[in-house]
Amino acid sequence: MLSAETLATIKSTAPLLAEQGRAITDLFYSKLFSEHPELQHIFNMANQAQGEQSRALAESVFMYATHIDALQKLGPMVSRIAHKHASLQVAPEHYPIVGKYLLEAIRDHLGLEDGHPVLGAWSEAYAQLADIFITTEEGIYAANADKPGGWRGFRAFVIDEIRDEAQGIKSIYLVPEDGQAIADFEPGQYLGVKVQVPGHAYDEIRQYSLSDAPGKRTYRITVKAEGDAPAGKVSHHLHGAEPGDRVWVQPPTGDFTVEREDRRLAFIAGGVGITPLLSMLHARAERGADLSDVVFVHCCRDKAHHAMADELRQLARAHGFSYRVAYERGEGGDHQGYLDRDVLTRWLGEPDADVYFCGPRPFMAALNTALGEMGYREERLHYEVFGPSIRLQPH
Ligand SMILES: NC(=O)C1=CN([C@@H]2O[C@H](COP(=O)(O)OP(=O)(O)OC[C@H]3O[C@@H](n4cnc5c(N)ncnc54)[C@H](O)[C@@H]3O)[C@@H](O)[C@H]2O)C=CC1
Repeated sequence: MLSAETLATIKSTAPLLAEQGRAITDLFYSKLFSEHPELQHIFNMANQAQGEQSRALAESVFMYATHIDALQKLGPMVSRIAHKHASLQVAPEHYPIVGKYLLEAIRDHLGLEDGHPVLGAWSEAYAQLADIFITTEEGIYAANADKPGGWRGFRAFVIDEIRDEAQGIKSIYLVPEDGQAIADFEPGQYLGVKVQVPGHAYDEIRQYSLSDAPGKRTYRITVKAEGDAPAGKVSHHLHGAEPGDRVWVQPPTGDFTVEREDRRLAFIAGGVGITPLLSMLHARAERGADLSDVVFVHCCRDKAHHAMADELRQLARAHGFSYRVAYERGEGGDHQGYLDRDVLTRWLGEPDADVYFCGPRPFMAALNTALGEMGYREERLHYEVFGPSIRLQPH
């Protein structure tokens, strides 16, 4: 338990963190990586280069300071980050290292003397936060190890099959090298996939959502070759891989899953953000759930980028749900251009569905705003931001 004095000190620094958190976390990362370059494999260096990791960390630290006297409010944030950490095999021994450089960054950025009460309070508060994460992450590791077919740490898998899904998008089917069973997962979860990219000193890990239902012999991930290196280092590597090639895989993690089975569901995907939503849909279809009131929307650049079209058409025919496609440009689709309130109202009907959406950030931000204006309450909107966890602006 933190003392009343420590709580007050931490809360009093929250406004400062909101204002200067980015500068502090930038300093933190530069200190951390110069002393511990081996930790780079835990961080996606492309996100690092774009400053997203710093922004996400600053936001998390600010949230922690704000809610330090009501920790239950941090539950969703802790869960989201702990699942991401588990996909990267973050371990208890990483926390003291991170804590050391975070405190040094606070000290140096704010120009505080060693022994300043603000540093003492943050040292205690960080230890408390680290305990919360270590306990939550151990819970995820243990649950994954205990499942039938489960495991702990990175397990060797080989690529069983690769299928082209659209321009620049491939599905990759993975089987464990040991030939044993694989763990089930919650649709919407992702795998941490580690590869050794030739010419790079450290292994790279990325998260890829599982795109099929659980209960299969293989895990299917669907990967878009993202931009150029470094952003797309791993995805390009996977696109160049061949059946038989080995990758290392963490058990499925992630908390973007369907929360309520008793509500009408709408899924809205942007580009390759279709993957977790397709898994949710497949799982329901295979379970024999009634999908007749489900709406599945896929927004794509154009016909050439329209992934898994046949798979979805077949599913829609077999299960009678509504499958709508919006092309940003070019011929075809049920709508041309971005989604707007008119087309969303036409396709989704009354704002009483639980909406699950996933795609590029500007797409999710625009959708979050539009759905809010249409009367959807915040608890009806479920989304996953890939990369460092960042909250969309609440409406
Ligand atoms: N589980 C997850 O959270 C996953 C997340 N993703 C994310 O999804 C992203 C998808 O990327 P791409 O396939 O490259 O998408 P993209 O760049 O091809 O865009 C897909 C569609 O989103 C819509 N869109 C884009 N910008 C918009 C805006 N400003 N307003 C409204 N609509 C807009 C357009 O219809 C566009 O065709 C990835 O970058 C990744 O971050 C991908 C896979 C899984």
